[in-house]
Amino acid sequence: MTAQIIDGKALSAKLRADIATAAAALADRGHRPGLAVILVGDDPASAVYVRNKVKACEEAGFHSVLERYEASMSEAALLARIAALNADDSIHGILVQMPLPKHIDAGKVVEAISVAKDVDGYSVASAGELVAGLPGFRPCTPYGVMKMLESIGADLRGKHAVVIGRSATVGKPMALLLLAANATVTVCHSATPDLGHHVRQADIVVAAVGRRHIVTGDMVKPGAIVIDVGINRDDEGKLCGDVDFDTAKDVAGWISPVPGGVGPMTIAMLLQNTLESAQRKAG
Ligand SMILES: Nc1nc(=O)c2c([nH]1)NC[C@@H]1CN(c3ccc(C(=O)N[C@@H](CCC(=O)O)C(=O)O)cc3)C=[N+]21
Repeated sequence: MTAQIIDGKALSAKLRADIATAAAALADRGHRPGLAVILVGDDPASAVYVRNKVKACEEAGFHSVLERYEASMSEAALLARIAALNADDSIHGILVQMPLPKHIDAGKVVEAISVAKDVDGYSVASAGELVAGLPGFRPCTPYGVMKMLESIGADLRGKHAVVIGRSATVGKPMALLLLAANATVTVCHSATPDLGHHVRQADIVVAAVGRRHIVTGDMVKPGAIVIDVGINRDDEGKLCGDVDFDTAKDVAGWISPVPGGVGPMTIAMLLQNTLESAQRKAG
């Protein structure tokens, strides 16, 4: 058997086209959605991601602002920029690219962003809204994974989902979103003794560890849906996920590739959250 591919790149393009239509309607009413992206330091991978986000904004007809600062920027200066963007009526979403230089307290920076503009869904308030089942901004990566599952018509009720990884931005919110969709959820992590034991029972596997080949074909239940959130480099420097695609694709029913899977969906959901922020403000 060969799995069907969940094409995140194509799905992202489709969602972004719909977002562009909605953005144009808002712009006509004087509420063009606006996103501010702040990059501190010169990490080359971060620079690529940030450029992709700004490009996606432009394509969707959003107003976008990219602010780049030296790695030596003080925490106080960054907090002052956030305060200015919080007060800027043309800005509906603020994204501070992670990771930040070590001398800056990332938690403090995230909490400085107005909850109404926290389109990353990284703040404690946004996390609380997710736990409570209240409306609010969902973190873009797990939100994108849910859209991928929806796109293939996956019925999650009563299904066993295994999430590998427990980060605050992916693993934990992923588990909560799957729970909200009535899946039975298992969260595995670095202290889980026998990962394969859990993954073999999964109807849905979401791998979000950041280590190559953590999921191999022998761990996958035949027909399962395998979503790969990992971003790693192989020995030749090529982008690859957490799943050994070549062995898993022969067993899975559906599988998402890296690149071209979850990454582009993260960007689509960032635009979706920014659009929603602008819509809320427009009333
Ligand atoms: N405040 C904040 N919000 C984030 O959402 C955030 C962040 N910080 N820091 C870093 C991570 C990573 N991230 C990615 C988004 C898109 C791709 C993406 O589009 N990847 C393409 C490939 C891009 C390439 O060629 O390198 C793909 O998978 O097909 C990847 C990674 C967002 N992040």
